[in-house]
Amino acid sequence: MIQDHEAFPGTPGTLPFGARLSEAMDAHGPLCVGIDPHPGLLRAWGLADSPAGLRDFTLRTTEALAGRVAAVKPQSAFFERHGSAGIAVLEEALAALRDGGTLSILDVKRGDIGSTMAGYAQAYLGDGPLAADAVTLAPYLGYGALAPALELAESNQRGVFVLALTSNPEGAAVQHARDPQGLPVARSIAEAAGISNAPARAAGILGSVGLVVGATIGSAVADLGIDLRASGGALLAPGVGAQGAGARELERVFGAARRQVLASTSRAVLGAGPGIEDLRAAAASAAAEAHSALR
Ligand SMILES: O=C(O)c1cc(=O)[nH]c(=O)n1[C@@H]1O[C@H](COP(=O)(O)O)[C@@H](O)[C@H]1O
Repeated sequence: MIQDHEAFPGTPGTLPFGARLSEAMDAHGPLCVGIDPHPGLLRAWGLADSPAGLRDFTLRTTEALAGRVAAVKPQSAFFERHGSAGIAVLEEALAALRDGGTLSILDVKRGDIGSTMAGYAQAYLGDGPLAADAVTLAPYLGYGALAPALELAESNQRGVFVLALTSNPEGAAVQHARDPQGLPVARSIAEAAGISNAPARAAGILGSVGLVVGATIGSAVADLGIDLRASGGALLAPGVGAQGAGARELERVFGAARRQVLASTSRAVLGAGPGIEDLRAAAASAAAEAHSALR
């Protein structure tokens, strides 16, 4: 077991999220598997598109992956679409990952202001039933507006992944745009994360404020003059597998920052189910591919 999950938050002796993620990537390879129970995947697994089908899918996936990959990323949307019964399954999934000693990254892409942002932070980075090891955040109300989440994450040894260069083609219109100082938006986000992570960098550990940088973005990092290494945190790289990126794209996009990368894939592994051993084999092969591209 990589960490003591017994008591969220701030368990004495618990390492900061960045350090725990580093350990997990060293132990299992730099791969995060997403739990994205699309209606089509439920169908393909012979399950109903209902809370019961969702629960079966989710518990099978957590059983297959817990203790075997660096991190698991439940996609909140596919739980929320089933209403409160779906949220209950998400709570169960987060508890199963905690019990299995596997880091959870809850993909909710939240971003709001002031006390509302604080409310989201308490929901996901506090000690409630939706508490995860890390959460995805959208910085488009301003990086500074994320402060309540960054502060709570730091005091509770949790992490965040801030969207910087997303894997979808539409993201560029916002993320490549220039701010009033002439800096590309994605670059200013990466630099802000670098400031948040400065103490961890000085201590020689991975910072707990990660960035989301899609593996599908081609030459955007160089084109926008972004120094991903200097951001100091982990780089969650979705787009691997179903969205078309593989080892070559990971190497090309991340270059010298590749040791900070946590490659992320969902459908490419989940499509191997419903067999537990089939899911494990697909995750092991995706982890080996990510390892050979990034380590
Ligand atoms: O934050 C994310 O994880 C994310 C960011 C991004 O830029 N692109 C992206 O695809 N994602 C998520 O990563 C998952 C990708 O799933 P697959 O395309 O099936 O591997 C989905 O849950 C997306 O919401």
